[in-house]
Amino acid sequence: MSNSAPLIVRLLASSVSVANRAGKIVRDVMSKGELGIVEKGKDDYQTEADRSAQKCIIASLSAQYPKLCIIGEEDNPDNETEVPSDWLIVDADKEVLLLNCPDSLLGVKEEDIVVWVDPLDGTAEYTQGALMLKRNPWERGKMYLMHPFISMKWYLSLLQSNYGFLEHVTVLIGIAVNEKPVAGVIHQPYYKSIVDGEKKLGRTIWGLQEAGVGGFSSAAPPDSLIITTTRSHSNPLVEKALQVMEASQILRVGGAGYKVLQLLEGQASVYVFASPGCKKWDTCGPEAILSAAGGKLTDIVGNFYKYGASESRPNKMGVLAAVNDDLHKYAISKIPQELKEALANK
Ligand SMILES: Nc1ncnc2c1ncn2[C@@H]1O[C@H](COP(=O)(O)O)[C@@H](OP(=O)(O)O)[C@H]1O
Ligand SMILES: [Mg+2]
Ligand SMILES: [Mg+2]
Ligand SMILES: [Mg+2]
Repeated sequence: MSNSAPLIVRLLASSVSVANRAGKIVRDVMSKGELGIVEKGKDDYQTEADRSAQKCIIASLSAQYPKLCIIGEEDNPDNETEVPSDWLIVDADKEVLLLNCPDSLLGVKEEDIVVWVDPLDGTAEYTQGALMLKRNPWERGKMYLMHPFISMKWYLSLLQSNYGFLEHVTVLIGIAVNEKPVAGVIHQPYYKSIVDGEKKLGRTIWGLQEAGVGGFSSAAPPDSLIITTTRSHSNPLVEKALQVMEASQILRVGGAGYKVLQLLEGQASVYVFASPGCKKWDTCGPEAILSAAGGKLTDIVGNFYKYGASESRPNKMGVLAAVNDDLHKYAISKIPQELKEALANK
């Protein structure tokens, strides 16, 4: 690795390579078929892929950057830090290493950085994707009956989706300095493409404040107001906030990372989630990339979240993100006072 690049640039380049490896772990767990689902809370699950991908990311980054503060979504009850040697990644993405570091980040030291890790964003979609990978209808039916958290409505929508929910799954790494997300990675393990005539699975999107974004083709926002929101964690407040937006279309997809990807790629213009369910690891990386691309992510009142190590994990006042300032202002102006108060009092 080039050691001459500034710390933030090196850390982002390492995060891109580590996220690629974590994405392979996510696919490998799915291929083996033993998901090891653990229930953390209501509508809140963890799998072997969440646990292993996080171990890979934290072990790789902390070996190279020992003074970093790294906060991951998943608890590690056995405090196990040993990982298989092929999970320890020391590569760094060559394209990212060439980025121009903004002057304001040149003097940043490891101790000044907080890294927020969501090893698998869209766990609900991941586990439901597993259900659909069972090709044999008998096996699928059996798994459906045993599945603890899937309703008939979801099962039918899964059938109609051509098994596509796995595309919603991402690996998220967010890099914050002075409580602000300055760089981030969204890796999409199940993104399908053809490169040099060969089928390829997975892609990695990155962004660095004042330097740019990469790993995807940006597109103009849609002509009409298309909103993206949760498909697995809705509630009456979430629905109320969607109603008042007067959108031409509402897309219900999994994961904070995937919803921000939809904004970046022009499939939606605003992301609205009026609920405290998202956490700092869901939004740090996506917010950094979105703002490097000219967009904005805040709570539903319009305040930025802070990403210092001592901040509370939940994004209590929900999430409101847009591809540009004007659309962000419009969406904030539509949120009624009583909805803001209802969230503040939750
Ligand atoms: N009510 C809730 N309870 C637990 N987690 C929630 C939640 N609402 C949202 N989240 C988390 O926020 C992320 C995006 O949610 P959604 O897909 O519904 O938009 C998911 O991250 P994970 O999949 O990493 O846990 C999800 O678990
Ligand atoms: Mg989770
Ligand atoms: Mg998440
Ligand atoms: Mg997660």
